[in-house]
Amino acid sequence: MTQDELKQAVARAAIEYVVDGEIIGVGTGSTANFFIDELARIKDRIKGTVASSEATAARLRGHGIEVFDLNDVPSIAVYIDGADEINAAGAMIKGGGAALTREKIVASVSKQFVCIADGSKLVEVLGKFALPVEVLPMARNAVMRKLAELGGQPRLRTKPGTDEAFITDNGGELIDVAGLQITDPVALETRINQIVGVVAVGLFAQRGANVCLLGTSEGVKKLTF
Ligand SMILES: O=C(CO)[C@H](O)[C@H](O)COP(=O)(O)O
Repeated sequence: MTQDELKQAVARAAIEYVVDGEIIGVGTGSTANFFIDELARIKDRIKGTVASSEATAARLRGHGIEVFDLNDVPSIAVYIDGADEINAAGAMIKGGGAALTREKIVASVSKQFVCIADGSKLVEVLGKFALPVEVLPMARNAVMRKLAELGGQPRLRTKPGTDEAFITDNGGELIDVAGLQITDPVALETRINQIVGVVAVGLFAQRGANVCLLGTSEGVKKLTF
């Protein structure tokens, strides 16, 4: 099976976690896009969605699925999203698709987090995938110096093919930190959150996944945490 077929399989399997009559939080990225396409088939069963990025909101609306502003929503039954890496405890690195801050906010108000990922995302130790950190632009270099002190190699994310900083949906910039061996994800998340100028770090450990649907050549495996 191709990686896309594995992503499609977990997206389909995630429909089981959609709660009828409720608002569903929807992630960002290629796996989340497959999920949105599956959700479109059963859109009449849900009240609506909250999106974790402008791209996700546009895809949901394109399917005729209602997208609510999070400020108008008291709670979210389930949040369904992909990951760049996930470990055996349900801690994740996210933000390869640049949406980590809104993803973290939507996940934080959701009762359940269902991670959907192809099997290559399951790792023993997080950190091979460079850890994304969203920063306020004026704090970029100050935050990069602090991140270097943690032992990683921080690098500003740029718009493809240019030297210009990539700008997120929130007007922030992204620093990708390579070379980290994240043996204590909760401690590192706490430490990076304390750096002034950081908007959010793409470590989802304090609020990790409750369930991971992992696409493998033997079928969809379910991990619960
Ligand atoms: O965190 C994310 C976006 O900010 C994505 O969930 C992550 O990058 C995985 O993406 P994909 O499903 O395309 O592999």
